[in-house]
Amino acid sequence: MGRTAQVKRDSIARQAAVRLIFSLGLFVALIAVSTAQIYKTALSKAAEERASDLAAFYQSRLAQLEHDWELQSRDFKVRIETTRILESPESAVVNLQAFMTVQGTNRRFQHLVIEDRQRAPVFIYGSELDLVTVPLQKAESAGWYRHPSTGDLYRIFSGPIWLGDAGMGRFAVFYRLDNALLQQLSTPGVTLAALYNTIPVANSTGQRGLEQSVVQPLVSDDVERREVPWSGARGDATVLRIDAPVKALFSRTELALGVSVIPVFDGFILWLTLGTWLMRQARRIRDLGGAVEEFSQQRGVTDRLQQWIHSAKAGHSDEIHQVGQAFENMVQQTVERDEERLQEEAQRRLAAMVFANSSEAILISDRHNLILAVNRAFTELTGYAEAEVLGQDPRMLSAGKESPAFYHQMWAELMEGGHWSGEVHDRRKDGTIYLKWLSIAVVRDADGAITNYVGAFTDITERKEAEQRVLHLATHDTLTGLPNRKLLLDRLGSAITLSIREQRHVGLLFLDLDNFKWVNDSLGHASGDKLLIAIGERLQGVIRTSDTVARLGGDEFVVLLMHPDSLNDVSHVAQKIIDAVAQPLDLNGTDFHVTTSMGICVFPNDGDNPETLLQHADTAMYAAKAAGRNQFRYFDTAMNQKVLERIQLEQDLRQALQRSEFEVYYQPKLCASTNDFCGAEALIRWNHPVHGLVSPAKFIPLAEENGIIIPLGEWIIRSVCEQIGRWRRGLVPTRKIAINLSALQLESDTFVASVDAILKETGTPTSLIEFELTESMVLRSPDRSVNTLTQFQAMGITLALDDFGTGYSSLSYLKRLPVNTLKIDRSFVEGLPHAKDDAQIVQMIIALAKSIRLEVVAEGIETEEQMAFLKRLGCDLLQGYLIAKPMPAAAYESLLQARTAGGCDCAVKCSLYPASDQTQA
Ligand SMILES: Nc1nc2c(ncn2[C@@H]2O[C@@H]3COP(=O)(O)O[C@H]4[C@@H](O)[C@H](n5cnc6c(=O)[nH]c(N)nc65)O[C@@H]4COP(=O)(O)O[C@H]3[C@H]2O)c(=O)[nH]1
Repeated sequence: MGRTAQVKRDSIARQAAVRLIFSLGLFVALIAVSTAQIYKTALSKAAEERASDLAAFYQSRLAQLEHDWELQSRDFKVRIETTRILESPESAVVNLQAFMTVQGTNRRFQHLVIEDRQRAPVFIYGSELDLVTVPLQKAESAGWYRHPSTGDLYRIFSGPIWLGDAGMGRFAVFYRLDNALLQQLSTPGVTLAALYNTIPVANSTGQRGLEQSVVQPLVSDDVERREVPWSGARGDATVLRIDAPVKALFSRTELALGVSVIPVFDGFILWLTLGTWLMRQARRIRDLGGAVEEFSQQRGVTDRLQQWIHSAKAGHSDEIHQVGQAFENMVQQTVERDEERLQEEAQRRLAAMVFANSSEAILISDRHNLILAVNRAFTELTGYAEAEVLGQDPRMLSAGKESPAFYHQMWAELMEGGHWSGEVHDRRKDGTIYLKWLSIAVVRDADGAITNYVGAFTDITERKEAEQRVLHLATHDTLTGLPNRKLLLDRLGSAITLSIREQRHVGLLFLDLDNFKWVNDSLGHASGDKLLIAIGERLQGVIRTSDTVARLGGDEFVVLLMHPDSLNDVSHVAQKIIDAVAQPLDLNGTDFHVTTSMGICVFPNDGDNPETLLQHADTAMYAAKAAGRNQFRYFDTAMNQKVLERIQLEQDLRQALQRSEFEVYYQPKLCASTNDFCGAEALIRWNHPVHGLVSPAKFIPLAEENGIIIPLGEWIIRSVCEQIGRWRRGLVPTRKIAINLSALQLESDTFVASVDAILKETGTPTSLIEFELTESMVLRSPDRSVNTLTQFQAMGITLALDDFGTGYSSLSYLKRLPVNTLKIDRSFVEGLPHAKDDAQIVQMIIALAKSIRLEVVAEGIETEEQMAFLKRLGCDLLQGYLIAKPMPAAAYESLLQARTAGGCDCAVKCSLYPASDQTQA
């Protein structure tokens, strides 16, 4: 940290700026040098061009001058010749002198020399010229003459001239090449100098002693010099030197501006391109540095860190981006490693805590399986202190209940799969044995060598017991402790498998108690439960230990007979069961008789799987019930058909009311004393659209089972009442009509009210209505039934007890019931008068009825003997096919009217029963 603080920051941006400025300076210098060089080159080129131009210009001017001079000299010669001045030698000089004077300024030459044929001077004009010394001939040939003393240089134009009589002479004209001439020739800014045999003789500056100054500029860079021969001829001794100052291409300001604008502009461009880019890169590097610093301080991913990394990575995928990415990866990996380390630490701490505080006993042993560590739960569970077990083999804990083969198998699995779990019996320090659930794991190092074994275990003794209890509950009936349906099906499945293997039979007996519901409803559930437990015990007493008695629920029991030798065997057991069930049972101090109906099926004859066999046994049980109860029936396939029929019938029954398929028949009752019809029993008939008339014995139980009996019962009462109304209105001598009730109706809370409503609606006198009910119906819920019946009695409706003698006919109940009539069951009448038992029972019933002043009706009278016998015993009313079969209302009405009219068309002529017979009886 200190080091970071001490290091003086020198930012990349500053460094970049310094370098940028330096390189810019260098660049400016280079630009300046190269610009100067270029400028110089351009300048010298321009100067060269200008000097060449000037040379050409002056050459042409010199040519022009030469031409002028030549023309003038020729013209002068011609004029001298034409004036013939020279023809007279005496006056020639004077005339020439005068001529020259006249010419004045017209002439441009300074000297004139005329020589005769011998080259002797004839005339010399011009003061400066030392004509005597003029080697004219030599000068004439050179074209130039330089005065030896004055140093003046002259251009000579010569030629022949006519001297008259003297013949042809020579004349020469001298033009002086002086400063003035050069001044005339020169153009502004240009300095001209004439050199004769490289010696300066004149210059355009016009200053004396300028010769040297004319020579001096030769070394100057500012002057461009050219020399052209005066006459244009090569080898001319006289040359014109032209010194022209080198003209600047640009002004200093232009040059300075030009030189400075470029670097400034370049610098600007450089800044825009390289500078900003550099700054950006510098910022990215700075952000990267910020990220590194932030991470080193925070040691975690913060928003600032992410911003910095993001900023450093922004832009091109360059090296900085790569470094940023690498740093980001490093951060991520570091954070992950940190997290992992933290997690590992937390896990280690947790593991240590778990180990110490686990409710499971944990034991860690080394590779030789010697105990290294145990936790608190271990010491608590085993009773051994840590010091007692350290260094010991865990086998010291064993109760020795498992076989060596068990441990062999355990170690084999452990070595192969790395772990093992299972139940083991151990012994505590105090010697008690417990069952534990043990899980062992093998710990190996990186090379796969075993380093440790970790064993964790809990005492499962209680849990095991609880499990067994739960299992027992799940498979047994709680009330009786017998196997339930689930266990029965399991055992049946096993029995089938075994039977297939051994080619033997399995018997299945399905039992349903015939009158359990009555016991349950009348004596209460406690008695019902007692009965079921007792039945269960009795069943178990009858079968072998290999057989099974199961309770399916309610009053349904099933007996599974393992491998009966024959059907006889099965029947034998079945009968034994029926007998055992039928034994009187003491319930609350009273002996009760219950019976059972039993369906039997046999594997493999009646089904090949548990469900089918159970269903078929159930079907057979229904058949036994239908056949009169207290018996057993073997299943046959036709029974299945009956079940289907029953289902169909039930469906039809539900629709029969809406379709008006029911009709009430009336079976007359004969008054034994008056021999007159004194009423009838209403009996329902079902005109089935397919099966025709269906017996109520077939569909009434069905209607009771599915509840249709409630609306159907109401319909019967309403139909009877309406019929009575019609008869009354038609003055038919209506008598009392007995209507059968069902137990469900009696139990209905709304039944009394609905009867009352029907009677009121139809205006039926209650005295014309009698309700027939059976003893068993009343006994289903005695209190409620008695209450209901009392209400009917109060309304004026009489009550008849049907099927009397078949049930538990007890006087105590009879006394409580508000009945008016006892109806002797047909089964007793059937054997009359010969069957002694029946005769005695009938006699007893009649006597009993008389004793408590009840009216007695005998039903099912089919023979005269029966009728006579009953009459003799004092039976009040007689009913049976002998008197009349149940008939439609219209038939009954005709019968009544015929009777009133004195005739009778009933089955037995009423005349056969004169009043005297009754008295006899
Ligand atoms: N073999 C023979 N039979 C005779 C003789 N005299 C009468 N019967 C028959 O005996 C049954 C008497 O009715 P139940 O005992 O109340 O027995 C009735 C009754 O328990 C029930 N039942 C009939 N109609 C009704 C009804 O409207 N409501 C209710 N709840 N049950 C009804 O159906 C049972 C059977 O009725 P049904 O088939 O009509 O059979 C009637 C009747 O036709 C005879 O001399 N010989």
